[in-house]
Amino acid sequence: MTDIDHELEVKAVAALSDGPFKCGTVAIVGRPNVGKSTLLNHILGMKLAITSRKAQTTRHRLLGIHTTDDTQYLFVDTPGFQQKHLNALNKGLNKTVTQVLTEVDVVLFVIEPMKLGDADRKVLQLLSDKTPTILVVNKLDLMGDKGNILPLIQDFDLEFPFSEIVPVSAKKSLNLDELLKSIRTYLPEQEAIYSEDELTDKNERFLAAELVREKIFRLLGDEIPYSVAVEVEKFEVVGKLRRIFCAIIVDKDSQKPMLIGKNGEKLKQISTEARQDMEKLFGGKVYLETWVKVKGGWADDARALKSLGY
Ligand SMILES: Nc1nc2c(ncn2[C@@H]2O[C@H](COP(=O)(O)OP(=O)(O)OP(=O)(O)O)[C@@H](O)[C@H]2O)c(=O)[nH]1
Repeated sequence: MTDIDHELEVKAVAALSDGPFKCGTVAIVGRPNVGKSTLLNHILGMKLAITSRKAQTTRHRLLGIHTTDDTQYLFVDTPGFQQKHLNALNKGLNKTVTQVLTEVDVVLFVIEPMKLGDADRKVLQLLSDKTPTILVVNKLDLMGDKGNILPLIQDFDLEFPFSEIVPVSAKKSLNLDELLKSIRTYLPEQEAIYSEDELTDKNERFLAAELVREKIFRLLGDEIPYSVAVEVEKFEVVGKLRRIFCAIIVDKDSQKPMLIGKNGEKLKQISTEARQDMEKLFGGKVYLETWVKVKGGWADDARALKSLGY
């Protein structure tokens, strides 16, 4: 390639992108069930964060990476802001949220197209006016008359100095490009931190636990106590086979039968579906063993939480 060819090629690439390369962190917050995980999944184009109708399924901080020609977005998915049960676990969660919000470059505050409620307001109180914050009005597809959105936006806009307001539908992938463009405005100019094919910095051990937890929430729905946890006790790689041993931890003996089911059928279903997802995600065979363990009052025991990695 001659110098001229090279120069032309560089110019062509520059013409495709919108200026210098940018890379930075983005936190997604909002009351439970507004669609934070769905938004992340649809931006990443792959199911990594877990979603469920049940509130508070995203307990861990999860980093998703989306790289385009000119931007690398590092998404930090924060846990749902839990208000009902303020035990040690939830106090820890709320601290994480506040901490994350001061550390990131941009915050997405996600709402549903409804009037400002107490639960939204509690999350609003956590926002810092030092971090650029975009008001993301999700579930636009549920709104019949799009004109109704204006009074709602005004309500929210009065309560916090939002940098921008972007209506989207995470589920239908509507207006997500616009949202990414808005986010880019607030990211610092710097090289990409991660290589393009890295989707998450969480290891397979973490993802295995997430998948088991997702199946529990999906298959048991509202029956399941919010304090259920999944701990990977052993993770072995033998040639191409991954051997994973997972304990499902509940608070009380009485919660065990719910998870195990008649003749162990529930637990079997949870394990089978989680194993199938793991095989897809890891791209290889998985042997998965799960069992239910009772850890009395663990949700209230700060030390126990520490040992579980919270
Ligand atoms: N109609 C519609 N439903 C959506 C949209 N986005 C998310 N949902 C649904 O809303 C529900 C909650 O979505 P999640 O992504 O789990 O919500 P979340 O905010 O991450 O919830 P937590 O983890 O509990 O904080 C799910 O049933 C989604 O399918 C959307 O754009 N339109």
